[in-house]
Amino acid sequence: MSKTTSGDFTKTAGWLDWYTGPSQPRFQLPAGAVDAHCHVFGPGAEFPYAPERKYTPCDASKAELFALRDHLGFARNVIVQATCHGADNRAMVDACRASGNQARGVATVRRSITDAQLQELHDAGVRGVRFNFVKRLVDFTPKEELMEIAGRIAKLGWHVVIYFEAVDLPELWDFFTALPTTVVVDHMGRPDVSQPVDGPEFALFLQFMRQHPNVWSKVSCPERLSVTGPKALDGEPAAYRDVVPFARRVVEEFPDRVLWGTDWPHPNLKDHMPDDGLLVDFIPHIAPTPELQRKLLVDNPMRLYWPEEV
Ligand SMILES: O=C(O)/C=C(\CC(=O)C(=O)O)C(=O)O
Repeated sequence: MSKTTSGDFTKTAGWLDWYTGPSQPRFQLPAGAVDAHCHVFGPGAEFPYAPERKYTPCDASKAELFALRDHLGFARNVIVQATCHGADNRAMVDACRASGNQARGVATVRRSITDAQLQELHDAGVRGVRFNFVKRLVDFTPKEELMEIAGRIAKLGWHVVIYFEAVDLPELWDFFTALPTTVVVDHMGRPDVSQPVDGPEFALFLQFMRQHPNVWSKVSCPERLSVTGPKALDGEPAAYRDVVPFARRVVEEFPDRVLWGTDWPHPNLKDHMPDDGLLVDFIPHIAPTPELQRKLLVDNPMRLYWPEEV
């Protein structure tokens, strides 16, 4: 049955709802594993979607996120503000507060935010801001405004999460490398995985990480990057094989600067909705040893989001 969008909202035409009844992963996550990239959507009746949004999703509540966390075997979540909520962080903050210290947040803020409001976000569990450069998702924000925000949040010990497409890295390079914080790249900067892993586009991304030790990467979203699959559906134990060489390269070269997340509820997928249990089974293909798995899923996210517990 199709999922609903509550309140005065209608889902974007063709919207794919998140997968109901995900399988039990075959891969057993290490104790204390963190799903370091996921979202909540609304519910729209309680937390309205932003007027400037580029899509209207089905609702995906904090209770549904926490149920998925428990089902898959994660201990914690990092909830990233989705663009459908603009700079209204209430749904994400509400989820962080309700998690009992088991969730941290990454917010979207404008330069008009006050220091008191930033402190309030911090108290709720926010530890970063997201700068989104994917043109289909957001309108342009001047870089000088973003740099001002980065300077302010640096004082709180937060980091900047950046989301961009691989073809835009050359143009954004100077801005990214001038950021004064830890910088976390979403989904490996969205490589075109039909190009060779040793080709010039991905080489530039690896160079970006190599030259800048403050840059981390999420090795997430194979379901978004894959061209030839196979899809994480129908019990497939080795999904998205075309993404594996890219993610594995990053994990093996930068084991202390990688994060992984489900990206539930998978906004804007057009082709299929993955079974999140099978998505977890992708992890040992990109992090083949227990040590790499522990760094990716526990040590690294804990250092970034719960340093006081490390
Ligand atoms: O969930 C993601 O990371 C990717 C997204 C959505 C997004 O970033 C957002 O709405 O904020 C995408 O590629 O459409």
